[in-house]
Amino acid sequence: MAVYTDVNEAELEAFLRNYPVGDLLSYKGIAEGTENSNFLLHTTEGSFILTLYEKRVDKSDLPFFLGLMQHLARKGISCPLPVDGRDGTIIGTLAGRPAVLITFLEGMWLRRPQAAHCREVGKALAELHLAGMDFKMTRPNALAIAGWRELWEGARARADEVEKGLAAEVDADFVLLQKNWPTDLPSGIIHADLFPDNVFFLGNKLSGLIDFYFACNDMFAYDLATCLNAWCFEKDFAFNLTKGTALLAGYQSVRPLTDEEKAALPVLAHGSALRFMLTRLYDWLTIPDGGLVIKRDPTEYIRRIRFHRAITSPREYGLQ
Ligand SMILES: Nc1ncnc2c1ncn2[C@@H]1O[C@H](COP(=O)(O)OP(=O)(O)O)[C@@H](O)[C@H]1O
Ligand SMILES: N[C@@H](CCOP(=O)(O)O)C(=O)O
Repeated sequence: MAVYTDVNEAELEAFLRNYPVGDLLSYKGIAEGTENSNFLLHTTEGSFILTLYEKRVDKSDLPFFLGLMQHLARKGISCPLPVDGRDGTIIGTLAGRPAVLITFLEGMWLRRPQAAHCREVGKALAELHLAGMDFKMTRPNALAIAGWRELWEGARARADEVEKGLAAEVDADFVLLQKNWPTDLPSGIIHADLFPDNVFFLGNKLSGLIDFYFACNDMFAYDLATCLNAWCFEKDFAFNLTKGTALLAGYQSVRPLTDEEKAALPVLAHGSALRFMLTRLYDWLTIPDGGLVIKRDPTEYIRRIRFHRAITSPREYGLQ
């Protein structure tokens, strides 16, 4: 459930007076999502999403996230567009939180994506990478190796509660990844969390990308590796080669990978799986049960890490 902050009608109407969105007809909290409180609004001018930013989003990062959405939308990427306030600002305050209105995207996220959808996602990711190239603002990836270490320090002592032997496994991963992590691959703006719940489809056609709140500057191929993890494993943790082939082909139909990027794919996929395992593990161990935050299962990503450790060639992901 992702409505951490309640909003009453009177304060919402007062907030909306600053935006050219007409009169409020109805609003309701959206149960999905993890980080922020989201509401669906219907007004006399259409539908909008109201986001109240909660503790885990640093307010000083908001101009980057919102500026990026504006930039990408201008470049033809289908993503939400922040609505400008009449006073010239985008970010307002509602119920004591920074709050923003963004345009509503039609579509639904896919619970069971198929290879054809993976191809579409690969294409959309590459288009995003190209469109972000002339975005002027930058944001370092807070969840690069140094950030993983911090999470690990907070979770290591209790890691074996989740799976016996996990602490030793992850310690070994850090040594390996630190040694082999690439530093000079093509980089730019990445989405950094392009999971199925952040990609909308209308029928089989991709209709838009949402949730840019992990976006940052990092290696393009790292973003692609994150998608391999999020889109191409089955529920039984088997890697689906057909989906991997489709995702990579979709990406390369827009932005061909360099030889160096291809060679780095296994280490990037391994590192990305570790990153998501660590955020999940940290939440799993530190957030009390029964609270509002959805705790995602870290073991799903332990399985992926083990798969990547055993890879001997990037062709095993479906690279042609
Ligand atoms: N622009 C949008 N158009 C339509 N629905 C949206 C939009 N933005 C968010 N949503 C809805 O809100 C949910 C949570 O949004 P998301 O940005 O993923 O939240 P969080 O950052 O808290 O994870 C999405 O799954 C979707 O249902
Ligand atoms: N995709 C991450 C969690 C982030 O959640 P989101 O709702 O903000 O996309 C994971 O699966 O661990």
